[in-house]
Amino acid sequence: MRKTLFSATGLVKQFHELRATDNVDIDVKPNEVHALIGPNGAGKSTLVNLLSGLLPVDAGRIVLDGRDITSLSAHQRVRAGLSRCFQVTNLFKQSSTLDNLRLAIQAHEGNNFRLFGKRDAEQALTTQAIALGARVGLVGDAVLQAPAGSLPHGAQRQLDIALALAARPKVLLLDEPMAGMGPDESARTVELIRKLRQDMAVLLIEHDMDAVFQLADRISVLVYGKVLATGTVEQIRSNPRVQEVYLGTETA
Ligand SMILES: Nc1ncnc2c1ncn2[C@@H]1O[C@H](COP(=O)(O)OP(=O)(O)OP(=O)(O)O)[C@@H](O)[C@H]1O
Repeated sequence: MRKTLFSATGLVKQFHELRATDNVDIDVKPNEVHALIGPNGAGKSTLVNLLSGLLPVDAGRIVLDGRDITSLSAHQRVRAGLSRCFQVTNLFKQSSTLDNLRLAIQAHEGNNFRLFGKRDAEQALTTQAIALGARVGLVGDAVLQAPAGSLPHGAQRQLDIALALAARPKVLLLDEPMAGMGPDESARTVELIRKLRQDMAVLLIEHDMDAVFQLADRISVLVYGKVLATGTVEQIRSNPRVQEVYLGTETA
């Protein structure tokens, strides 16, 4: 059994009468893609907000690589190795793709560049930014010099992933990375996530079931704030309760 890299146990979030997260346990192993699926309103976004530190938990514990991060801020969690991509992209839309990449690297590694003279530091930063863009498939002057807001939707999502990678995460939380993408863009994103998982673990929230079935080592199904089942693709596809509440006839 591989050890666990990231885990949440007994997570609870209450919104007045509604228990949006109801005693959730979830874990991610090194280099694993663990997908989280569930119907609209099941509590996926709330859970990701708890994990990434945007919402405080009412109960439960979150551990990253042996360290209890439950009381850390979102920013501190990023520093600890947990990065997140948002459903709505988080870019400086007027700035170029390259400048977005440069800013993200500078935010996480600014200190390293102090060792260089100003000109060398600029050059080193640009070289790293170009490499970071290439890692997610953003290459060429036309793309790198364009304002981020003018890029096609799929490229904006790629850039958003690159910004999360600038923090050198151990675990990457991807919140619906394929949302709004056409088939070609989705296929490219599937390939990108496959590549990323060689270097990190991924918790993937996604409605595109084809992508989930292609990528996931394990799937957890969330319904009414509770984990209904966790298992491999085959276990989840053949689970009668999951079919009843979520997959319907899709897997027949
Ligand atoms: N800040 C809040 N205050 C009160 N209720 C909330 C709040 N945030 C979410 N909820 C409720 O919690 C439940 C879970 O919502 P959540 O957005 O986490 O579900 P979801 O699975 O992400 O849905 P979707 O797939 O539609 O994004 C919903 O009933 C929602 O109305």
